[in-house]
Amino acid sequence: MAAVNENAIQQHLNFSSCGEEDSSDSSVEDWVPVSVTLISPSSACRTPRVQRHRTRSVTVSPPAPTSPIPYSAWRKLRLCDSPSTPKSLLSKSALSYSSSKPCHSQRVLCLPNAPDRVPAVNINPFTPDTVRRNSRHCKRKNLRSDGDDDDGCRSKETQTSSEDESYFLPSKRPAVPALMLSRYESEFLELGRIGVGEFGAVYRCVKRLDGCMYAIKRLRRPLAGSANEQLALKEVYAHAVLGHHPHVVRYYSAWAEDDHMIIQNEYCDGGSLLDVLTEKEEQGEFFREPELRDLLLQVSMGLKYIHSSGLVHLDIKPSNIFICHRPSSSSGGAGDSEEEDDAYPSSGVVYKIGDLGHVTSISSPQVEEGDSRFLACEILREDYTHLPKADIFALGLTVLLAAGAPPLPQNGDEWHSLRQAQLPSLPQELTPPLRNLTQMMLDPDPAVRPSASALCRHPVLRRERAGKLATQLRRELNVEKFRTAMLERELQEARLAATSPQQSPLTSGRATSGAGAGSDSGSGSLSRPGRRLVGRNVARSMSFGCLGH
Ligand SMILES: Nc1ncnc2c1ncn2[C@@H]1O[C@H](COP(=O)(O)OP(=O)(O)OP(=O)(O)O)[C@@H](O)[C@H]1O
Ligand SMILES: [Mg+2]
Repeated sequence: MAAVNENAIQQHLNFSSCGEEDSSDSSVEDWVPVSVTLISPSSACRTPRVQRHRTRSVTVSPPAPTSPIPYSAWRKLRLCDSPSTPKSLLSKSALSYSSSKPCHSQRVLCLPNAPDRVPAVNINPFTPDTVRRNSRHCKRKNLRSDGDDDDGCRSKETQTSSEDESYFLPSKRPAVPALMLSRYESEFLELGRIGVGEFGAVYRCVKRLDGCMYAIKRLRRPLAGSANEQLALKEVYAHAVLGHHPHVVRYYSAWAEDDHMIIQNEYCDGGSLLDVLTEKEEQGEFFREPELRDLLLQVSMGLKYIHSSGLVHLDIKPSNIFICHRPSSSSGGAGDSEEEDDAYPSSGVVYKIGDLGHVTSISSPQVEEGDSRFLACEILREDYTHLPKADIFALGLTVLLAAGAPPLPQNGDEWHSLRQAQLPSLPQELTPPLRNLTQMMLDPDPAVRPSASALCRHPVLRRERAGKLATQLRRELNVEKFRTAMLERELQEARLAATSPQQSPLTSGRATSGAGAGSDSGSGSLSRPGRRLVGRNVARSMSFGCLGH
């Protein structure tokens, strides 16, 4: 509830700020707007929906040179329409509509026509995709003209290529400028729906400002008075408290719009674990042991973090575990620290816990039961003394599903027998250590189940990580061996060059003076003409004289 009130306050604050928004452009301010009463800020700001309607009706007729709408009124309207958008950003976006910004009045005139020339979203030059595209572009340029210097290439990189634009832009851009739309519409470009759940729908969007992809979850029903209100708020509260962890879907922002909660989260390009399992099942496949161990270890890491924050998830299941594919050549950022490197497996698949709608506190729980198929027996009995172990139970069942277990029962005898330590039959034989570990995770007594922290340290799971570490080390060792071999070859070449009898004494003298005492061939050493053995990157003329002495 607090979040909604806060939002309402925020809207109110922003609306009231409309009146104080000024324009430095006195020439435009001096206009006497004919229809200014229609969009009077003081009345329009109180009811954003009505106001949005009104502004739309105004924009239908594009502001011609004789437009009655002054620049200041446009800016005020935009602030009202997008309650939580910082004014500075909006005014920046207004500037972007003017390609050459000759004067403020022309800015108004350009608004409806200019969008054909500006991209609907910014292109973030740091995303792996853009870096890849730019380097491809750069290589192509280099191939085409060998003579091009670096600067030429670099200046091209900063330009928005048509390839980049077509990647992000819809084929036909809407005529209504973004500034007339809601925060969702003005800040994000929707690329498609990626999921529908009980809660609402999730959309893949690009944020216009930073050019990055996000998953935006929109509550299906209006927030006020709906049973989903608590779930929506729980999700936002939990995300805000949890902060960042590589195995928890990252949260960026949340706001209410038209009484619907909207949550902006990290976009996981691999979809959910359920999507992957469904696809595998269709092909008659399932996760093999190394993949099972990897899944179990990564989700345990996320759970360890959640539990150590004093919270429990209570809805762990394949549809709430998301997958990110780590780019093969990371251009920095996440995963660079030692700790994060440990979190990112060499397999390139990162599992993240998402959908925090059922999260509750361990110390003062308000339990909203999750999916009954994954529910631990003690939760049904309202015994909340070992809440984190309910997540472990659900994770155990998730692993069994990934191993190819048949669909889980929602209730009935089968449901009970699963909770009496009777594991379902699997299409593959698990090794005894993993089988025992899974069995322990599903123990009817929550105290017997391992904690998330114990799972993270468990040798059965760490073995996998240790194996991967060994592979990684072997790869690094090979690289080092190759480097050493190259250096040895260079050294060999240098020795040969130094002892070559074809060199004239004159050249030899020059080489020796350039190399100084660096040559190991003794007196009378020779060198290839034009090639210095030592100090190749240092300018030849060097003075060691002391300044002023
Ligand atoms: N961050 C994300 N990245 C990629 N896809 C996502 C993301 N969040 C949600 N989805 C997609 O949307 C679907 C529904 O999302 P979510 O689980 O958050 O909502 P829900 O209404 O609680 O669904 P359910 O009842 O199935 O748990 C997911 O199964 C997934 O396919
Ligand atoms: Mg979900």
